[in-house]
Amino acid sequence: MLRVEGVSKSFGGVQAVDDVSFTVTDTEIHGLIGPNGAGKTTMINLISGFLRPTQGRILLEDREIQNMPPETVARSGIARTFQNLRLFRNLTVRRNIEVAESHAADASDPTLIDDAIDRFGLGPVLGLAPDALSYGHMRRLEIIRALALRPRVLLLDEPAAGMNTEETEELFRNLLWLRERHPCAILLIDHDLKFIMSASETLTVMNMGRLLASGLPQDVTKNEEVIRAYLGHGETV
Ligand SMILES: Nc1ncnc2c1ncn2[C@@H]1O[C@H](COP(=O)(O)OP(=O)(O)OP(=O)(O)O)[C@@H](O)[C@H]1O
Repeated sequence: MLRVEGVSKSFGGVQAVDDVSFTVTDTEIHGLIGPNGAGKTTMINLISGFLRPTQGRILLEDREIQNMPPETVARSGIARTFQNLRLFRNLTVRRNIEVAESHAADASDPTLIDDAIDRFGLGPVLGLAPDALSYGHMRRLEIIRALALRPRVLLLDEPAAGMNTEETEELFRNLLWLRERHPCAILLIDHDLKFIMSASETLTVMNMGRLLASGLPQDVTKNEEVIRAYLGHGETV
């Protein structure tokens, strides 16, 4: 579905992403982890067209997308959320979703978003402004907005940030529901190793811009470089 091939990105002297390759297959939940500054958000920005790689190619079903602007990438079927939420603050929750839906390339499945609103518990807050929502609700709204585009690949940048354990577990169940209801690949960034290990079918680990490992979670977490990168940051895998 999505292939990242030898992708690099530098900002002046900073090599944020250094020759990274990995593949996201149809309808898998693919975790992307790494310590702070590893290059995870830069990778999402590269895939979604917000940044252009210095080198390498990004392919969506064999079509090169690395030079497309973000709107074209979104229309091609890649939707994303942002680590620091980007909601329309002067519009209601309902309008935020409707605006996204008006940009959907594929208008099939008209009940998808109503079903997602119910499932994610946003029904009671549809008439409110995003600023009136709890942080957890804002994060769920971002996911539904991205889903409204009917993506083939959904990029989620720390969707569980700021959530407690219970909310994180509910989010995980909701992502499984979402993937069942609207089959798509999900690329998920998170710092919560327990969450990402239980949520991901494939795991990619980055450190200081480089790919350390990509594969089945149980294999990746045995990788010595991965263990060193995480133990170095006081965490265990
Ligand atoms: N626009 C930018 N200009 C200059 N440097 C940048 C820019 N964006 C990212 N960087 C640098 O690139 C490196 C990777 O950053 P990035 O945000 O992708 O890491 P990350 O893995 O997402 O980290 P975090 O988990 O803290 O969000 C960092 O050294 C960061 O300072």
